[in-house]
Order: sequence, then C-alpha cells, then structure tokens
Amino acid sequence: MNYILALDQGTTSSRAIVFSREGVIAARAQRDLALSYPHSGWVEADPMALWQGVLAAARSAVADIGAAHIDAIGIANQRETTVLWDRRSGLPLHNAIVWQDRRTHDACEALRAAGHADFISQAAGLVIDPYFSATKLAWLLDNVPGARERAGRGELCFGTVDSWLVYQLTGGRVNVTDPSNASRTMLYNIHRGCWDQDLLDLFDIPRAVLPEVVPSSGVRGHTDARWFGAELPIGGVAGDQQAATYGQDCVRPGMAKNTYGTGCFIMVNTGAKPAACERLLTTVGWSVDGRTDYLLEGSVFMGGAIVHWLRDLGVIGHSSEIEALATSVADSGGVILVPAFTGLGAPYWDAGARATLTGMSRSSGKAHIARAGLDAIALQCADVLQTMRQAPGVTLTELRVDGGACANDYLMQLQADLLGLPVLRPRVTETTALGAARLAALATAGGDGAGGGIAWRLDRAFVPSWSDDRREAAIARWRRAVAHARQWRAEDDHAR
Ligand SMILES: Nc1ncnc2c1ncn2[C@@H]1O[C@H](COP(=O)(O)OP(=O)(O)O)[C@@H](O)[C@H]1O
Ligand SMILES: O=P(O)(O)OC[C@H](O)CO
Repeated sequence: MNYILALDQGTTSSRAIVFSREGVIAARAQRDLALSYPHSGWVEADPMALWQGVLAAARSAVADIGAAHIDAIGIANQRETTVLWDRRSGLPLHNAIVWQDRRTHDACEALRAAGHADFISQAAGLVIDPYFSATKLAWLLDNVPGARERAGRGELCFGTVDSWLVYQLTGGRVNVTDPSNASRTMLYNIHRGCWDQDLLDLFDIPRAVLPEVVPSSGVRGHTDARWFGAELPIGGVAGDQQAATYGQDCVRPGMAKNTYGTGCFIMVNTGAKPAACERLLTTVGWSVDGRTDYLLEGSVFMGGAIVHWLRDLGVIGHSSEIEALATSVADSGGVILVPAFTGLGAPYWDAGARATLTGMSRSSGKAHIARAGLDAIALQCADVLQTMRQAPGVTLTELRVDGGACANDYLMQLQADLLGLPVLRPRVTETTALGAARLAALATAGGDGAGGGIAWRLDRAFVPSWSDDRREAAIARWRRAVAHARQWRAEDDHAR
C-alpha cells in the first residue's frame, strides 16, 4: 500500500500527516513555530525556522513509513504571509510578514481614500485590508535597503508560504505558486487567472519578483534527495482554507465547510465562475484538471479563541471541559457574549466594535457564561452563512465541519439548529491536510476519481430540530446584542 505525505503549515505550527490511499492517517508529526511581535500590530515569523520546522516534522513522519512508500507530497499553507528571498542563495531578506500583521493599515487607508476599492474588488475579489500580501510585499520592497532595485533585476523571489516551501524542498530549482494562494495576494486577477498588470502597477510591484502560477494539482517538481533520501514528487498545493474545502469534498456549487479553529473560516463553493457578494471575499478554491472552482469566504475572528479566553479567565481548566459546563444549565439564562475583542469580521467588518457581555442577572454563573461563549461561536457563523445564502445562485443544503472545536457536540447541534441545515462531521477532521493529500493523489499514478481516490467519510450528522420561530427569535436577540457591541465603542470613544 502506498501513501501520500501532507504538509499543513499553519500560523503557529507545522504538521506532517501521512495518509493511506483509503484516507486513513498512518503517521503524523508536528513542530511549533514561534512568532515575533517587533512593534504593536506587527507579526513576523523567521522563514528559515518555518522551513526547518516543516522539514523536521516531514522527516519524522516519513521515517515512520519509509520514503519508498510515499507516492507524493501535498502542501496546504497559511495564506497571505509574505516571504522575500534571494533567488540564488535562497536566503530570506527579512522575516516573513504574517497575515495577521497590521503595519500597512495606513497604506490601505490611502488606497481606499484614493478610490481604488471597486477596481481591486472587481479584479482580485478582495476588500482592501493589510491582511493580503500586496501591501506587505510593497512594504518589504520599500524598507529593505536595495530590495526594489534587486527585485526589478530579477534577483529576488516573492512568495507566499507555499512557494517558499516548494523552493526549499526542491533545493531552489522550482519557484511556483497555485491559483488559490495567488488569489490571496491582491495581485492576481481571479477572472483571467493570471497576475494583473494594473494591480502590479498600483502596488508598484516588479513582475520579475513573482512566481509562476501552476495548477493546484499536478507535479511541480521533486524534492531534493538530501531531505528524505529520495526524490519525492510534489503533486498538490493549496492555501489551507481552500485545501480544507477540497478535503471536505465540497466540489459542487452550494457545498460549504466551516473550520472551527482559533477563528472560524467558512467557505462555500460557487462553481466555475466567481460569485460576488458584498461583505464576503471571492477567492479561487483550486484548479484541477483544467477547471477552476471559486469560493465565497467569510471569516470570524473569535471562534475556539473564546474557549481559550474563558480558560484564561478560570471559567474552565481546559477547552474540553466547556461542553459539560455549558450543558449543566438549560440555557444561558439570557446572557449573550459578543466576542468583538479585536472588532468583528464578516459580515460586519467593524474593527471598532468591542466585546460585550450583556443580559446578566444576579443568578448568572460560570455555566451561563460558558454557554454564552459557545453560543457566540455558532451565532457568528450563522451570520456569515446567512449572508452567503443571499449571494446570487447560492443554495446551501448542508454544512461540513472540521477544526478543534468541532469535537463539541453541543456546539455542532446548536449550529444545525441555528441554520436549519444538517451539520456533517467527517471521520477525519484533519481536512486541511486531507485536502492537500487529495490534490497530490490526483496528480500521481493510481490517483483516479474524485480526490485521487481518497474518500470523504461521515462520522456524525447533526440534524436541525428548532422551529423557524425559535430560530428567528434567537437570531434577533443576537443581532440586538451585536448592535450594542458596535455602538459601545463609539460611546466609549466619545466619553474619552
Ligand atoms: N471541546 C471543545 N469545545 C470547544 N472548543 C474547543 C474544544 N476543543 C478545542 N477547542 C478549541 O479549538 C481551538 C483549537 O483548534 P485548532 O483547529 O487546533 O485551531 P488552530 O488550527 O486555529 O490553532 C482552540 O481555540 C480550542 O479552544
Ligand atoms: O494558520 P491557520 O491554519 O489558522 O490559517 C491561517 C489562514 O490561512 C489565514 O488566511
């Protein structure tokens, strides 16, 4: 039996997971990645430490199986994070600027004030925000001495983390990205499927610094023999949220997934044409077999992070304890948490909102607050999915779930009840890695059929049980609380 190695490079850790062709996990290893915060709002990672962590995790997982049994490698990566390196030496010129980094806030405000929002949204499918790579790369070219001139002469490479890893894995021979990652740079035209000269001009980015864009599935090169003792083909690459969507087999229009990690990332497949929806991002899912699939994306900043916050407050000792505490009471007793600790993401996009805990009475206790915390995760996701349902041509029939907090049965049942849709939890919840493995399996011999023959399998379906009236009442109460949280910041500023 042969295997696929999936590399899931995330913001704070790198995982290597070996899947059998049946989609069963055969080996795994993980390495943590340290971030640095040189100034308020800045978030950086050392590209060499990132690569060494991936290599160490990969070697450990491969050693358990034997390199001779690995057919191919798939990569799923944290997106938008920007690396700039010397084409010849392979050495980075600066730390990677991580997707969470806000240093280009003022540059983004200037772009918005100059009236570029519509053009960017139409070409790239994105809203102007420091989140995406373009302003991060421009910052590097402006602030690393000599970088702009060297980039213009073709001496430097820009890449998102996928490109950086492929470059290192192939011993510097291959410099490519895939459309799912390219579509998060704000330099890629999602309609034409290529780098966009007008966007490059707007951000003043020399074309010579960009990687070639190749399909998400397909062999793009082989690993240098010194890493695993064999030259293994790299058969698939996608940004992690797109890979998770592919891992959930959401390959037809209307199929949606939600990853309940630190934040929640919700994606719905809109088919072979990009769909536009105000307050959501339009992004490339993957390009496979000559077809490009598009997704709508909405993200919620505080998902499982609410559970960590409650743990840090001492309400629970460990994340896994929250379900028992929350279900020890019949309901939240009227308590509502709006977790706008860092503002609100989709569909509100309100950076100024601040968290509120409302509706408390003298009898409100830890259990009510824990329950309000879980409710807030499901309610925020319901808001995003409600917005998705309003997009032209989107009809949702179910939601597939993954990520650490999808282990919580109470949360999954509540999500089904709030949506009025079945929530499906698969057997393998490492769907990001699974998606990368499926893309790689497709590209290699024996990888026939959907997902290269690696199937998606159901663990449990949560069936909605609420009446329309109950659902609407719960959402109406939540929206009142959200309005309160959004108003609070304004009043607070006024008082100062
Ligand atoms: N049983 C649970 N109920 C609710 N949240 C949970 C549970 N177990 C883990 N979590 C939350 O899930 C998150 C971890 O999920 P993970 O997918 O590993 O996140 P990430 O990849 O963003 O680090 C944490 O924020 C944690 O609090
Ligand atoms: O590090 P992760 O896995 O939470 O993913 C980060 C996202 O890709 C950012 O867009």
